[in-house]
Amino acid sequence: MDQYLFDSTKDTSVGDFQVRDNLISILKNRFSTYGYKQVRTTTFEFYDLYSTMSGTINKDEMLKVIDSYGKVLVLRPDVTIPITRMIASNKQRLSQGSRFFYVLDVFRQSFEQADNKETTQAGIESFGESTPENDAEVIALAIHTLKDLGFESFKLEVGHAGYFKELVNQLALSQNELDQLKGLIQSKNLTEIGPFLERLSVDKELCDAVQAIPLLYGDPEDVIKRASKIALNEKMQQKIKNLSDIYDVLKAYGVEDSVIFDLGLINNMNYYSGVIFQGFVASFGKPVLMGGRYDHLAEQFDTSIPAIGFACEVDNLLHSMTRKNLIANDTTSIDVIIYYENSKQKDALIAANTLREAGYRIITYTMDDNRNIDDFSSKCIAYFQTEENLVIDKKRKTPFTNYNELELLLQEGMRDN
Ligand SMILES: N[C@@H](Cc1c[nH]c[nH+]1)C(=O)O
Repeated sequence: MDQYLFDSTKDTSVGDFQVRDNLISILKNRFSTYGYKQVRTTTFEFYDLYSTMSGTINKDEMLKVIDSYGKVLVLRPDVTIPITRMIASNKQRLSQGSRFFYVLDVFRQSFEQADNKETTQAGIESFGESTPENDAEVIALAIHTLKDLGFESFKLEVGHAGYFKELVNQLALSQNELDQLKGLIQSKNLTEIGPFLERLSVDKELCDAVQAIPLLYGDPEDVIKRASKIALNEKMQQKIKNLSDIYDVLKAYGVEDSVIFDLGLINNMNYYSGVIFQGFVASFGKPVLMGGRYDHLAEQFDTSIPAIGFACEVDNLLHSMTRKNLIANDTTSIDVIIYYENSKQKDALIAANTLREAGYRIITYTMDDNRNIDDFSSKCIAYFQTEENLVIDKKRKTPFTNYNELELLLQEGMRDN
């Protein structure tokens, strides 16, 4: 049987679950403050939906399942696509709001990370508007979210899907060549790009422009100037103007210190059409957040709805927060453990329930339940005994007569802490 066991290190223990849940609450709260409402899409999707769509997700990366009628399904490989489909199939929904957030598992198996099939994404999608103000607001929200989590040195790298697309459109590459070039640019492999283009006999001006792309990285105003110089046509100039307009609004938000521009940024999803971005935190090599504008995705569902969004990789955030000691180490999740003698059972259980109604977290045991109380890191322990009731916390031992008194003592104790 052993060979069928999955990697149990990927299960989530109680302590880890609390930490993860706290992190997700922080994200959800921040998304709500920008007017986003939570939605969910189904875990199983029809494979046909993805196999007939152009330019979305690599079909080999999707995890397939066969249902009892023999239909091929896939486990949700992305959230942006099904949410867009949901909105496109009922545009009236947009009148009830156009901002959605989610916390959902996503299933993909890439060649490089074969053992990492399941990740949790917490993301937002904003539909119906395509302006630099909308772009900047979404980027500002991404920055606000990373700040909430306590990261001090993080950067949002911002690029433009259209700038690179316009440039490579002039190269007439096969899909395979395009993928290779993307890989070289993504890894900023300057030594290989030149020889690669030479083999394709690309003309000098184009070759110089492509080779410059990985270097278009750094201070936004500087990158805008340099990118504008090498832009080969009006369309490329428009993309630069778009980035410059977005940057002006980001300055108005006061978040420019967290932004760098990278025109060599290529996000994995093929549906991006405008600004794209990725969030990086210090000493963690993978992005913790990625997103961008995808104004043409809804056309795959026979309608037109501009949109932009991003998703945080919850597990990457957790890893990087643990490394940076940003996780609050409060494992005390129980407020009171109540021990009672049989003669005081009724008093003790009524007290327990009254306190639970008031929101306290309570566990009860009979007095002869001789477990080691040190194992439970509760904030205090209350004894209901025939002789005298006692509540003990780290600082003192105090007698009490009934649960009203106990509750008052707890409130005082909470205030002191
Ligand atoms: N769905 C994208 C992230 C995203 C959300 N909205 C726009 N982009 C991804 O998984 O990479």
